[in-house]
Amino acid sequence: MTILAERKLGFIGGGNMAEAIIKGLCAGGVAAAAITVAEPVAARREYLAASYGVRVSPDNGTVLADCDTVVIAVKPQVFSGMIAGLERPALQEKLLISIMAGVTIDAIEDACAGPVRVVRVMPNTPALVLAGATAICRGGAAGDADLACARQIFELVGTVCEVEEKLMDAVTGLSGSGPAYVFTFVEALADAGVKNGLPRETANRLAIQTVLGAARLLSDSGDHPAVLRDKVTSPGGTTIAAQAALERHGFRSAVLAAVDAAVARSAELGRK
Ligand SMILES: NC(=O)C1=CN([C@@H]2O[C@H](COP(=O)(O)OP(=O)(O)OC[C@H]3O[C@@H](n4cnc5c(N)ncnc54)[C@H](OP(=O)(O)O)[C@@H]3O)[C@@H](O)[C@H]2O)C=CC1
Ligand SMILES: O=C(O)[C@@H]1CCC=N1
Repeated sequence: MTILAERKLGFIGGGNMAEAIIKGLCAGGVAAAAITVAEPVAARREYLAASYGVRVSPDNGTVLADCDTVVIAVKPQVFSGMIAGLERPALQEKLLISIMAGVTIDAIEDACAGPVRVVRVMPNTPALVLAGATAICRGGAAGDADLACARQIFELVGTVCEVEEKLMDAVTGLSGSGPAYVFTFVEALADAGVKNGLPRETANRLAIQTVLGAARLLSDSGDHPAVLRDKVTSPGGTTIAAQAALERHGFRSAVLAAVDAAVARSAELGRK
């Protein structure tokens, strides 16, 4: 908390990912009064203020005026319009932390028309429950203290890895979008249970706990997934029959193709 205790944190855009970070920060001990969120939708502002006690404004300029550290949490598609409405000299004094998919540090520096301190970050929504997976990298004008500040924010809400910027699209395809793939898998697993006669609630509980438990086992043991899979797979048993079906139906190649598609889309968003 040392670096963050001295910071005034602002968010431009108060949507899903901003909320996940804000909730995690508040749970991690950051004072809500030190957080300001600029968000155009009145109902959303009211919700964020009532839920977390943060300060809210319809005006992005308020965040620039009140905060030294600004998280850019708008969609990549609205970034250039949003930044065009802000004063350049004020922007250039701030630490800008971008969570936007695809948008490069060069593009942010160009939009700010000068050397700005940028840390680019790719978080994910499990930050809501302090179990986020985040990758960070810094721009040329950002110093060690800037990187440390961003790292501290995202370590409060989960795990942080530093990567080279050229790997940010890959991170986006894996962990940024990854929770959605897992939710689809859990939904399908529970559906399969229902298909085989389980009540919906029981199927949901078993599916969720299976994913949670398997992830915890992987994380705690440090074992390769194949080693743990072998321990589930009895010769001539049920699991190998299921594994064979997964292979026949292209499960592994479907996952590879899904991540490739997300990586390609992230790169495309960066070119726009
Ligand atoms: N959701 C996720 O899992 C992740 C998202 N990200 C990145 O986070 C960013 C936000 O995504 P997400 O939270 O999902 O999107 P949301 O649409 O939920 O949030 C964006 C918010 O910004 C508001 N907004 C739109 N225009 C402006 C503006 N000019 N100034 C200020 N606020 C504005 C939107 O309002 P309105 O609804 O009216 O448009 C909305 O409330 C994206 O860049 C995304 O790539 C990164 C990692 C994971
Ligand atoms: O779907 C998206 O574009 C964002 C970026 C990563 C997760 N959600």
